[in-house]
Amino acid sequence: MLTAYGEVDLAVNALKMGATDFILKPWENEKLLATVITAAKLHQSKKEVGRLKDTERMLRNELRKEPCLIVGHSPKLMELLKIIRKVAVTDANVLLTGENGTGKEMFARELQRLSLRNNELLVTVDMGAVSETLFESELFGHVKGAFTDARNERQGKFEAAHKGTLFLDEIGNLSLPLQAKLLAVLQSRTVVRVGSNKTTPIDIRLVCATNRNLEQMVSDGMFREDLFFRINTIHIDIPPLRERPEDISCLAEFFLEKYASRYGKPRQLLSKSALDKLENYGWPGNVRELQHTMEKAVILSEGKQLAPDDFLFKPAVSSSIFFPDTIDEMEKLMLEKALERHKGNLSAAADKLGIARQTLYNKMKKYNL
Ligand SMILES: Nc1ncnc2c1ncn2[C@@H]1O[C@H](COP(=O)(O)OP(=O)(O)OP(=O)(O)O)[C@@H](O)[C@H]1O
Repeated sequence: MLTAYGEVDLAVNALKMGATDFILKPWENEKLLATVITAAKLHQSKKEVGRLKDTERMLRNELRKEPCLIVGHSPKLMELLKIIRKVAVTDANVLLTGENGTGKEMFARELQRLSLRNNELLVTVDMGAVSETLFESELFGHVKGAFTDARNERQGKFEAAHKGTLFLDEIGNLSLPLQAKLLAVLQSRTVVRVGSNKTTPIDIRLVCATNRNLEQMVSDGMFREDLFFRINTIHIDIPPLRERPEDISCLAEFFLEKYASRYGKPRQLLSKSALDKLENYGWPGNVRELQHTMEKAVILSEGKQLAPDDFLFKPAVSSSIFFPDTIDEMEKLMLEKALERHKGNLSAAADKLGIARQTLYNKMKKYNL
């Protein structure tokens, strides 16, 4: 603050508003120069402190997450891990697809762990949770005063991931205007903080994930084709748990062990009939649902051995929200459920329904299943 009025109120106000010094006219050149240099240095170090604070916050978040251990031995999982190992050491952009709870985030972490960037951060952004208005400031950062709440300069996730990996989760939830903004940054490999005109180069490895069918979204005009090609150098599709039932028993044992030790309970055994029940269930929520099921069983059950009754599955969402009005609707629902349970095996489904295989087949035609 440079002024001819040396009033205390004015000085206090100026300092409150962020002035580093208060200089009265007439000034001495040498002193003025020293003050300006000090102010510039102070500004630089404040910026650096801000950047370090952001990085520290992200590191803390990372540390809070448990290290991931990929459990399973199914041929499909083994194949997946082989591809992950090959791809991880390259800088290729990776798109991970799969239903909810299949392990997309876990595989993104594995890609980072096995990459040449593993000394740097993996920065995760849940695209579904970022609002339209905050998108740019979250991803690209902002300068002080760029908008009402921007009290301090802040780096965005792109800059935080510099030299490391940026994981964009739920990429299919991004609106078309935001897709354009993201594409521009990926093409130029530079970001501009909101309110600034300075471009900052960024060096990131990009991993994206979605449970949606992006190809279909491209055909429907809901996802930009150019963005799809850019994020999709390598596409890894993680199969749902019901398509790799060989993983269920080891995952179940793994979670039993984990939660027994977390809740200080004796390690229980899994009876053969209980395991059968787990292996024959469709797991619409995939590994996450299995994990929660085992956690609940560890907390609630008392015996040394877990029995089928220790596992109560939630009814499928479709049957809880859709209540059939007619006998036909009810029949169709039962057929769908039986086919889902038996993974499309007609003989097994017909057997369970108590009808002949041919009858089931005729009914499937009738209901267009
Ligand atoms: N093979 C596995 N071994 C051990 N834990 C697993 C495995 N697969 C998934 N998990 C665990 O299941 C939970 C869900 O996995 P994750 O969050 O990676 O799934 P996701 O596909 O990203 O889910 P969403 O699409 O809902 O975000 C996590 O706690 C994860 O650690």
